[in-house]
Amino acid sequence: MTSTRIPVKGERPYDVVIGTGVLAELPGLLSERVRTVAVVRPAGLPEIARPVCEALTSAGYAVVELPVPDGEHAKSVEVAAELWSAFGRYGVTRSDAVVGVGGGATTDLAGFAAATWLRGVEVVQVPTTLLGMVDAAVGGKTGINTAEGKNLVGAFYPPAGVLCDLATLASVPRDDYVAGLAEVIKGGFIADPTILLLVEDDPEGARLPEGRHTRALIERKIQVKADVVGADLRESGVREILNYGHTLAHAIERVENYHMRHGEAVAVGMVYAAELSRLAGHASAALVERTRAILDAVGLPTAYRGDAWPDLRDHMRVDKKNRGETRRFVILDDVARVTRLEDPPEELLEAAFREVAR
Ligand SMILES: NC(=O)c1ccc[n+]([C@@H]2O[C@H](COP(=O)([O-])OP(=O)(O)OC[C@H]3O[C@@H](n4cnc5c(N)ncnc54)[C@H](O)[C@@H]3O)[C@@H](O)[C@H]2O)c1
Ligand SMILES: O=C(O)C(=O)C[C@@H](O)[C@H](O)[C@H](O)COP(=O)(O)O
Ligand SMILES: [Zn+2]
Repeated sequence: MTSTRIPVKGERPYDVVIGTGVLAELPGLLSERVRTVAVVRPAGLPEIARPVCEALTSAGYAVVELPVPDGEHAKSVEVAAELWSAFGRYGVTRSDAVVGVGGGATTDLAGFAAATWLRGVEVVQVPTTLLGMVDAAVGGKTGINTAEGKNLVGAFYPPAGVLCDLATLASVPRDDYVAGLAEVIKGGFIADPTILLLVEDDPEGARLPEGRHTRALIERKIQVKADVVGADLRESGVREILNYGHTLAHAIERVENYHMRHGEAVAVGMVYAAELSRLAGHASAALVERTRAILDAVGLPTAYRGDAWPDLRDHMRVDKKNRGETRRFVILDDVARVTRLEDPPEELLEAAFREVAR
């Protein structure tokens, strides 16, 4: 199958290229002036970066490979500082570029380091997980965690391009792949009901990179993200819909010390958001049941430890959607009808949690 290009509009437009064996298209995503490319990749996965480095070297770039800790361990100020030092040592200038290769954690870090080095050098993202392709690498949200919570330091910094080589998905561990499905399913609930129909039609296939509907699911979710971030890069309005399920999800990740996958936390967070939507009088019980059923069908979690509520409640207070004393939640009226809930009473927040507690 040939490659697909999904344009992302905005003040700095770019393309997301999707296909199998499309690495030859990488140099075309870099600006002509680029000479040195710093490739940021997980330390334990040299094999996923090798073809990327080879493609760049044969196209004439000077390539430096910068291994960083695996997964969420990469998203710290210490690791960002190591990258800044390496960029300095290897002479990464404003006419050079960073390429992030790996899952969403790696591309979030690479994007943040690129956004802050010399106040911004070009970055191209090469996501190698499902979640990275359909969500993290697209849209320009970059960031790291702090002791207080998830992604609390970062920048809105669009990449110059995103290259999704579907061949890389073959080696992604099954649980990491399935975690990425949570963000695909989120796209269905907030904007594209066909995504839900495709997953419901073949939930077993949805769990596989070679599934019948996999390519369609990936392209449709990327289209959802492209449409939203193209209209509102800095999350001053519509972009908030992409945060559906994330208020509780980020609190769970923090409570778990980031030992739970982001996508798994988002799955629980979406059940919570659906229950909140229902209890606030916005969504039907059928929508909540559909949420549970589709997540169950692909093997994602739909419940969380009941005794964690006091900690979760405290962590939700630092959510980025809050404005001063006003707490804000993204909820649904129905599929593809998203709204906001402002300052719900504490009892409502707890009652919704009781519905997901085990
Ligand atoms: N910036 C955004 O808009 C945005 C959106 C969604 C999620 N995120 C962030 O993305 C992160 C989650 O991303 P993720 O689910 O990709 O997790 P991850 O980056 O931790 O990757 C999951 C695991 O897969 C490994 N891996 C990556 N590619 C592989 C491959 N091709 N073969 C084998 N193993 C591979 C990784 O090293 C890691 O161990 C979270 O930090 C989340 O906050 C950001
Ligand atoms: O792109 C967005 O906007 C999102 O909210 C997408 C989320 O899936 C993603 O996890 C994002 O990193 C969360 O952003 P945050 O601002 O809540 O940290
Ligand atoms: Zn997310």
